[in-house]
Amino acid sequence: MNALELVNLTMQFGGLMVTNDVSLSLEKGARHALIGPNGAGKTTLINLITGRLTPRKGNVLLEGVDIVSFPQHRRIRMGLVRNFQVTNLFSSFTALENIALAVSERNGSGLSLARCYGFADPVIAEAEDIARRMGLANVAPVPVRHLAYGQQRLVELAVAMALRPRVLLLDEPAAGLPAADHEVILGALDELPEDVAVLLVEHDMPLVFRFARQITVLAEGTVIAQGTPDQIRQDASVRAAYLGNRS
Ligand SMILES: Nc1ncnc2c1ncn2[C@@H]1O[C@H](COP(=O)(O)OP(=O)(O)OP(=O)(O)O)[C@@H](O)[C@H]1O
Repeated sequence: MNALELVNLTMQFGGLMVTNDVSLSLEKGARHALIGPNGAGKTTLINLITGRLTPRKGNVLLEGVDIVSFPQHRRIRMGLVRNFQVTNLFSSFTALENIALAVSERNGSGLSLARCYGFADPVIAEAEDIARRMGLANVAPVPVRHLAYGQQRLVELAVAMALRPRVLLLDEPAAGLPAADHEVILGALDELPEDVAVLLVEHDMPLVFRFARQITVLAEGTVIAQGTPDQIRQDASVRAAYLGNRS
């Protein structure tokens, strides 16, 4: 059974077809990248998977269960996790507290208990471990709003890790980060349990080609190619539509 399967997803904004009959499968443990030019519909596809948008047609199967009608929070509880955006972090909380909140949310103890009574020791220990693995140990006690943008982006990823995803969706996790931090991202992904599937949307081609075992290329809402990194590099239509001046 696939970790994630998209079946004939279709989405329009007004008259603009942004997701055109897209089908895509991620096996358990997949390292799959979704690439394509600006406006190709990559973020829209992520939003259809998370439930932020509802497709006009098609299905989203998570480990065999059709979740297309499920609300976002239910999908997260089932292990479908997207990297948080900086704007979703609690900016007056420290990096460690943001991670600890995600750990306690996952445990079912949630925000209100944590705020009233502080975090339990095992929650803090786990959050510290995640912060260390993400290279955030030094800034763990710093409120997120005082962190550099790049560090805030790494906290986003740490929060997603803390939710223990079964399928992790990463929308441009490296945008705005120096290349040195790509190592931190790749290192953190390496530490995920082997069967966790990852779908990465990214414009940074060196990062994509280091990360991915499978690549899907989207252009104008349509899948134009799918294959291994070598197959994609050599695909003439992909070079014409996108990679020509990038790889
Ligand atoms: N809420 C919306 N309403 C109307 N049009 C939208 C909306 N969101 C996205 N679009 C349009 O849908 C198309 C696909 O956008 P999307 O953001 O999914 O592309 P993308 O591949 O993620 O682009 P980028 O690489 O630049 O982030 C674009 O033409 C965009 O302008």
